[in-house]
Amino acid sequence: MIVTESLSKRYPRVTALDRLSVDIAPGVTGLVGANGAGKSTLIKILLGLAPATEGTAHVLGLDVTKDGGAIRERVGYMPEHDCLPPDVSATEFVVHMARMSGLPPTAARERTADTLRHVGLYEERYRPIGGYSTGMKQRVKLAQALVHDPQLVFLDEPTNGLDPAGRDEMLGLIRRVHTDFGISVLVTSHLLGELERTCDHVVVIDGGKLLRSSATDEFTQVTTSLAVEVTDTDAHPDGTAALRTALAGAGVAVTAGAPGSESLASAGRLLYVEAAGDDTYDLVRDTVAGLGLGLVRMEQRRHQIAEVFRDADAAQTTPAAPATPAAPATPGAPGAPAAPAAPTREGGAHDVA
Ligand SMILES: Nc1ncnc2c1ncn2[C@@H]1O[C@H](COP(=O)(O)OP(=O)(O)OP(=O)(O)O)[C@@H](O)[C@H]1O
Repeated sequence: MIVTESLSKRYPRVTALDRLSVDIAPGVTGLVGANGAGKSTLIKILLGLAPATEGTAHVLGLDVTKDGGAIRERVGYMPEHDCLPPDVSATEFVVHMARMSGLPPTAARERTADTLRHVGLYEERYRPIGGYSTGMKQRVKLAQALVHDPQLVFLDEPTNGLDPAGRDEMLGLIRRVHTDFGISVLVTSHLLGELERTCDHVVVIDGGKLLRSSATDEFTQVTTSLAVEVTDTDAHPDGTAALRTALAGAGVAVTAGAPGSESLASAGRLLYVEAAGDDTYDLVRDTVAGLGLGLVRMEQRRHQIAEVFRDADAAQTTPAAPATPAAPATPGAPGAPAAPAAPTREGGAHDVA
């Protein structure tokens, strides 16, 4: 669907894209990177709205340098910035955008009603947009990107400004754009966790360079470490600490830390144990039993996308870099928690959802 080869974009003072080569298949693809990583620049080049400095890019087989108009007919675009007119209703605005895309008046009205219903705007669609919440405005922006029934949509930071519930709803909508209508999606975000749940494939860029492009489940492969949670007892009021000491005494590599995907209720209570083989399971079980603790869970842990950043950051860390959070950031340490990564570029701290 999207192929770039050695694509670069240089502004006088900054290189926004640096020899980026990606090949993106149909489905839902996340483009993730910190603020300033080059995500919006890539989208503008792919739409034929900004020229690349060098390299090539094709969208749906069309060349971005020659076929910008044809690409924009087939591709929907939800921009990052607030671009909605405040004094017209969602219906008027989306009908207008449908007409601009070439739909005849009746089809434009019908498609608008369907699309606004699909994104969850009902009676309020007749009210002026200026009075809408951020979540409603994001839905209008999504609707105008879909109204002309594109093959592919580019969604630039669609969850920006939304609270956690609004973010979940928007992510669900994005997933359904593909499952219900067969429209492929390229969605950008600086929130790593949300792409993990929504996308089939994730492309990670930093400083305009490709860090990694993989299927989401390759990012989240099972690791060789076990997440272990135990209860406290009168004899061991801090069961986690007691188990940690006992396992360390038995020569097992143990790491504690704030969990990533695990529930907040478990925060601080998990131990990550490096599993050398089946013997490690037996050793953990026997140690827990020997201490008289209850075993709440023992499960294989999965990688999180955040670790791609953490490992890359650890490799690049310089003495001048701002301090990382308290969690250890040893490259490849299987038990290390998915803590927020250190900023990799000036002002560009990564968020972890
Ligand atoms: N028109 C421009 N002129 C000069 N520099 C620009 C221009 N547009 C973007 N840049 C710079 O290029 C880099 C990449 O910007 P871009 O907007 O593509 O990043 P991004 O990943 O989309 O981040 P954000 O989500 O913050 O917009 C940034 O350093 C930005 O300041």
